[in-house]
Amino acid sequence: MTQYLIAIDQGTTSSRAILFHENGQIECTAQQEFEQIYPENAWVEHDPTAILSSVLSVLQQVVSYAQQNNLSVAGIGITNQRETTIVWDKTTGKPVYNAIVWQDRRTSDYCQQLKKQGLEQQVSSKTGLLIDPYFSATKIRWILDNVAGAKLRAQQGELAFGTVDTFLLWHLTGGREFKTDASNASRTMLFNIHQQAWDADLLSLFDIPVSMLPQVCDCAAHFGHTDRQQIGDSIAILAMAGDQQAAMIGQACLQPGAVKTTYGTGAFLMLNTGNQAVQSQHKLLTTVAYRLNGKVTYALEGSIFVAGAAIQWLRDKLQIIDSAEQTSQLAQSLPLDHGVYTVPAFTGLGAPYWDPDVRGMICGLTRDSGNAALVSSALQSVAFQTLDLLNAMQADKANVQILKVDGGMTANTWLLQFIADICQCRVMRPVILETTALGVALLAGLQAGVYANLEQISQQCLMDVDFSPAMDPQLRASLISRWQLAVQLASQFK
Ligand SMILES: Nc1ncnc2c1ncn2[C@@H]1O[C@H](COP(=O)(O)OP(=O)(O)O)[C@@H](O)[C@H]1O
Ligand SMILES: O=P(O)(O)OC[C@H](O)CO
Repeated sequence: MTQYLIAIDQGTTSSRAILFHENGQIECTAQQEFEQIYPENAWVEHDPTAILSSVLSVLQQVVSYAQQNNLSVAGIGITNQRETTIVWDKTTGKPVYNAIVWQDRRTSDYCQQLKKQGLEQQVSSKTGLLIDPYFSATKIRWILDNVAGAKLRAQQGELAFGTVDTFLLWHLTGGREFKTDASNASRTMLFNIHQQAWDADLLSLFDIPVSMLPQVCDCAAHFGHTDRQQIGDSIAILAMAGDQQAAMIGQACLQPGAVKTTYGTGAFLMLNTGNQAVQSQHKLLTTVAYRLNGKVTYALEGSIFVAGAAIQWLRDKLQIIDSAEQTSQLAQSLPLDHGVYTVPAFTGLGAPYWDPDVRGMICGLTRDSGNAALVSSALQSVAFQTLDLLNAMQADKANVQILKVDGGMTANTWLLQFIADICQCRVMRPVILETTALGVALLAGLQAGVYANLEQISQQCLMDVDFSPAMDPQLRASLISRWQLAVQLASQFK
């Protein structure tokens, strides 16, 4: 009998549930956006109950589709925006504060202090991460210090911490399961990626009681069953993975050397480094790609904080476009060297700069510059930032020839050609653009026995279009040098 798999993809801007046929094709999709909350400059929050209700709503839709069509669902996989931090009451399940989103920079001063105390080396050697507000640890600390009574309740074992995967699992299983997976744990800055355990020194440094932390499992494991009353069926939850790691699986980046970049709200480039936790000398992160049967595969990651978010800003804040789909046509209306550069450091700059205090900048404006130049320069910034990451990878001796891409922005073929031109590498886009969801569905299928091994998984991941570099080298060099100048200027303006 044909088996089907459900992926819950809880992203930064929307929640999706997708029902996949075991051959990797999409059978049914439901999606719901939710509110982004910006309480102060550089703060970004989500209401955890809004996240949960959006997930319940999309999940109910695909479960009911499966039921109406008599489809047999072998299991559910959960993938999620990573690092985003939720603390809740273990008895009531109620969050004590909004989710502090990965983009939030409120702990920037605290991170600065930690760096001044010379702790970066210790933190980095244990976690593979750099000290930055991006990761969960300082966000948890902030909640414990700033929510009335939270510190004491945490010490008394009453509070739970989770990234979004754990919060969802808790609620989908009616409060029965308190678990995460190794890929999500590796983004908290509390998890020792070599020992695969919460790190006692780091818990003590951040003063976080171990009772707050979930059990860390493999990415494919038996995580529990959905509560029938909530979604209309009791289905096994068989996989969890951070969204970028799930995309690696969905892109079949399963061999050392394989690379993918996911272009969503941010953009995240990951290189599979096999069983080696390679330490970057150029400010890339070492992270868990996936853990299966206790065996860890590591990745080097470059994280760009603003990619599609720049397009959302043009749409929602400046209101110069109605939809992201328009950007391709507007960009095409101008020559590539229009001279306008956007450094979209709205929430500081991630890899390879790691400067939480840089602010965004648009430069090179003339009397002629209009909407098209703003749109084109925002798109171009995504390619330039990708090049910055590839240069850092190359300096770490990883030579990237082929870039597999996915995520919402990759609908834009103008952008993909520009990335190929600027990065001087082949850019390949798969048939299924929802690779994050596909990846975690495949992991659930692995656990359910639908697939025997990773090789069978990779047969479900097929490539579609291919973009090759074709830009005049002089033009390329001049565009890149102007971008580098723009970043330098932005870095001075804090
Ligand atoms: N055709 C397009 N051109 C450029 N950007 C796009 C296009 N379509 C969607 N986007 C951008 O992609 C992002 C959505 O991608 P998605 O992968 O759903 O993100 P996330 O998982 O972070 O919520 C949005 O920021 C949107 O502005
Ligand atoms: O929601 P996305 O797709 O932008 O991904 C967010 C990342 O997981 C943050 O690290």
